[in-house]
Amino acid sequence: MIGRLNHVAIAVPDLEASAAQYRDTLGAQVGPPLDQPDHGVTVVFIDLPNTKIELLHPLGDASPVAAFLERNPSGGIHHICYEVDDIGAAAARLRAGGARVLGDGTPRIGAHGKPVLFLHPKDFNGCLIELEQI
Ligand SMILES: CC[C@H](C(=O)O)C(=O)SCCNC(=O)CCNC(=O)[C@H](O)C(C)(C)COP(=O)(O)OP(=O)(O)OC[C@H]1O[C@@H](n2cnc3c(N)ncnc32)[C@H](O)[C@@H]1OP(=O)(O)O
Ligand SMILES: [Co+2]
Repeated sequence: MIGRLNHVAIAVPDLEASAAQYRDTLGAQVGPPLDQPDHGVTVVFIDLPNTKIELLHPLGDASPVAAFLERNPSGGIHHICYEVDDIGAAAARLRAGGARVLGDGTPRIGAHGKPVLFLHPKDFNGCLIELEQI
């Protein structure tokens, strides 16, 4: 069911500084900051040969990333995103297996313009999982 690793997301307290570190210190291909108000984040994508890094910073008052940064003030790995062919079928299979699909369970459009869902970290060894339909 899950396919390629689409991205690894890192929540950061200072988006500009982290983007500069990946660009200048790590020599990576760093994209522009993109506001994603529907998700309560500003994201910066970093293209790697085999996947992407998504830098995340809270946007607005109800950001799901704000609580994470309160717990982890210097930032940290926030989630990993796997690709799936059919996000509806994947969600149904996961629910049938007892996993919690977050939100109201309806896929939302993510940063790549594709439907995404999130799975509760406590059901997956403390790892927040995002599924993106490709
Ligand atoms: C533009 C979209 C973009 C894309 O790629 O397309 C994105 O990726 S948007 C990313 C931001 N959106 C989300 O993260 C949506 C899903 N997240 C949530 O619904 C919440 O953040 C949730 C439910 C995962 C956590 O909520 P909250 O921070 O309020 O914490 P809780 O008290 O409910 O936490 C319960 C328990 O889980 C631990 N926790 C929380 N967040 C994470 C995490 N990212 N990774 C691992 N563990 C996490 C938290 O510490 C609690 O553990 P406990 O042992 O009970 O203290
Ligand atoms: Co993501």
